[in-house]
Amino acid sequence: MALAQSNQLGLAALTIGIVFLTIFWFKWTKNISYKEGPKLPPGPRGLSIVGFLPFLRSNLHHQLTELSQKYGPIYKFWLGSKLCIVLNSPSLAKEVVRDQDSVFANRDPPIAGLAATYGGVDIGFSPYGSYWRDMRKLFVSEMLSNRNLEASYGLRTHEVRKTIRNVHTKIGNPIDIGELAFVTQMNVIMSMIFGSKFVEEKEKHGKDGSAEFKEVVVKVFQVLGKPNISDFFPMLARFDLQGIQKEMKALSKSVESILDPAINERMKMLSDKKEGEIQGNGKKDFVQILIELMEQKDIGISLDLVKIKAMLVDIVIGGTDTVITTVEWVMAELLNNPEIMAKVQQELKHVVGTNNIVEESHLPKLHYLDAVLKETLRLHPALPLLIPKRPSKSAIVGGYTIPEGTKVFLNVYAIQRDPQVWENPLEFQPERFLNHSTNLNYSGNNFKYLPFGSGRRICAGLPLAEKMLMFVLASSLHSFDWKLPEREKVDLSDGFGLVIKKSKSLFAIPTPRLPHLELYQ
Ligand code: HEM
Repeated sequence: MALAQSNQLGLAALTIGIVFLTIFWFKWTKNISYKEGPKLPPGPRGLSIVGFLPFLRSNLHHQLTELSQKYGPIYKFWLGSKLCIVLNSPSLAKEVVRDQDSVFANRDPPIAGLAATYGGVDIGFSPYGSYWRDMRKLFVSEMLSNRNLEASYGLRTHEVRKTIRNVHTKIGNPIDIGELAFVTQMNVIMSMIFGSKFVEEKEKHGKDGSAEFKEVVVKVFQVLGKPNISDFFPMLARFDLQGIQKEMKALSKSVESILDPAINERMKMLSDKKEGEIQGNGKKDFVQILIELMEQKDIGISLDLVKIKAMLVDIVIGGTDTVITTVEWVMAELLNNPEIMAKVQQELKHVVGTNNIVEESHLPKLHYLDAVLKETLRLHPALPLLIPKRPSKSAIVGGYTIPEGTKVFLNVYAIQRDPQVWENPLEFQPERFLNHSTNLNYSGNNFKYLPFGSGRRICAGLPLAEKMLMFVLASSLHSFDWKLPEREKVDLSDGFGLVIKKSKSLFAIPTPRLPHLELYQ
């Protein structure tokens, strides 16, 4: 009897608690931060306490695009105590990345992102301010300077040629295109970071470890794309209920197990003054540049090993999955549109010639291939919601208030497929990028086309990404004809994660196009 009574009391207290919390939540979410300014945008209400969380689907970019059709170009939803606002039109994009960029250049790093980057001391997740500015400047003007990019031309050529040789040994057999692009891109990145000897030594000892590392990189982006209760209910963060933080820490350890020995070895070589062939002729690797800068006192930033490692994580993780995913999408679209692939190959024949192999100097002349790449990044932007932003103060966008601390998604996927912005948006038509009177390029100045973002936080690796994508694609399409395995069809559906990959790996069969064997050596 006493037990039943106490159970009833407990139930009553719980009901009152829930009612109280619900009323509090409704009042709080209704009144937050727009007491004096315009109201919050419209949007789906969701449930009390948890908001829209139970309705989130894994393919967030599709869902957010569907919601824009119902709620318009700017809408909001709540994930627990976190207010999220989604922007879906070029004019709203302009408001945040041009007119109010200094407010929206701030990031909203998820807990998993902080776990991957030593607490967000990298470039991608660090808050907008002097630290981010100095780190980005180091990367863009020291490591990716024109001089360094030119000096590393030999490394890129070496890796791309190796890939072509490798494909030639597999003529007539299905090749995993993502795997092919991964090995090339990873080796280029690793040799730019640690020097060409690093990659050569690994290969000599038969441990390039790329398959294993690819899995880690892909997983990092998947985990970054998972909704994490800890991000939406900070009170619960320390319990890590879904184990996402733990999972990311384990992945981070795997990345460290590759980076740490290489950094230590490089530091030892430098202190022993045995830099070998890479010093003295302007070809310094990234770690060498960073270690030298760490020892200088007057560069405006106090670099230490943790910050160096965080920057390397951005480069290794951010610079590989984006590129390989894009190569895969380009090849999938070309296999799906054989007449467009034929046009690309005709251009290569004309610019490069069939008695020749592709050099980086050919790339600026490949206008049609460039248009194919741009059209692919329109339909399949690697980061369809960019990296979410968090305004550093309350702002008004599209006539609505965006309170400080909101998670802001710029839905590039929706903008780049919007029928009000693009003619026949779902058709693959590279020709739309051949009209040079429009500024439809990667600079982020045309707000209907933003695959690399825009404004202060535009992709920091853009010059390298563009070079690598064009070089790998031009070489593969010049050296080989490609077809799908028997009875296969191109599957253009996409998966989930921060980087949007094809849901099914793409396999294609190469046959040689060039007349002489030595062009494959
Ligand atoms: C297809 C290739 C790539 C695509 C589509 C891409 C796209 C992007 C996008 C959309 C952003 C966020 C921009 C924003 O929020 O406005 C970004 C940021 C960034 N990307 Fe890339 N990226 C690519 C390749 C690379 C490469 C190769 C590197 C490095 C070697 C790199 C390094 C970075 C870094 C460091 C940031 C953070 C910039 C900051 O917060 O200031 N990316 N990228």
